[in-house]
Amino acid sequence: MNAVAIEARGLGKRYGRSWALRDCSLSIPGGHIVGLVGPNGAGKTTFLSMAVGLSTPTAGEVRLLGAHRAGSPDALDMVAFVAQDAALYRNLTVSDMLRVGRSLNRRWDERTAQDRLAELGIPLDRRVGALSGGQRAQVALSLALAKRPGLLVLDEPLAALDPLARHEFMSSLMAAVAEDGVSVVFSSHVVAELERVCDYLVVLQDGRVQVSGGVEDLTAEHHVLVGPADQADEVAALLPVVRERRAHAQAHLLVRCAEGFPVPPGWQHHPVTLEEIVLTYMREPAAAALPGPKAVAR
Ligand SMILES: Nc1ncnc2c1ncn2[C@@H]1O[C@H](COP(=O)(O)OP(=O)(O)OP(=O)(O)O)[C@@H](O)[C@H]1O
Repeated sequence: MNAVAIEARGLGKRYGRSWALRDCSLSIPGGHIVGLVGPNGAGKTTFLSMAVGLSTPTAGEVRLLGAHRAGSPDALDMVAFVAQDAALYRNLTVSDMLRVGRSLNRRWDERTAQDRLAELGIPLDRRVGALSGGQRAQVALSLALAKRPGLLVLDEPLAALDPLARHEFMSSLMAAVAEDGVSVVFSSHVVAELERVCDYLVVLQDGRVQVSGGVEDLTAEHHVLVGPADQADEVAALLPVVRERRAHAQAHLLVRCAEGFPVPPGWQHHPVTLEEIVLTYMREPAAAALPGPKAVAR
């Protein structure tokens, strides 16, 4: 599945006078596990709701898996959505939920869903309301995968889960992706989890796309430079600085530039983790992806 998973052009959503998402243009390649991050209110749910056809754009458009307009019958057939609170009917049993899924979907892989649930030890005759949060999330994931989607969208699937359930949920998501080759986009505040799971990252900030790119590229392009604070301005004039911190006589600069750039004499160079990149951009709303305007924190 290598078609573009989600393509947004000038996408915007306005509620009353304020824009929840604005001028959002991005192209997310297929075959990836994409992490969508950003502070509270950044527009993640708004973006995902439009992508899965649950709400309509005020401006622009969003297409899925090559060409299908979000919300069109073809797009709805190809996309599966796991909402923030794993919206399931709590009074129905797991097996009732499977029956609902079967009757609502043209493509439905009951066998795989049942096998998955059996492997996880989730009884089919148990009421959804009597399951733990982690089990409910697994049921929601099994139902979503039974659709055999080309694109699986999850809005904060980890929010209510303890660290162990989180780990198990993400492991089973990765296993399913490896088996089916489905493209996945999921929003999360659990930044530490992203590095293990995602190979593509989108950061939204204040209703706009701040960063979008492959994790390998992003980690190769960002670097920390540590050196004398009195030379920091000189270095910052030469290299695109995303964030600058000064402590006593030392400066820490997070810069974005291609690998192999000349490290200034007297400065140390360190690689950065994805978590550091995400947190840095989230702390610097004004920092654009390329090349970043400088922001100083002392
Ligand atoms: N139905 C609505 N009516 C009015 N404003 C809304 C509505 N839905 C979202 N908003 C506003 O749009 C902005 C983006 O909200 P959204 O829920 O998309 O953010 P988010 O990134 O998913 O946040 P969180 O991380 O808290 O879930 C926020 O300012 C929010 O208050």
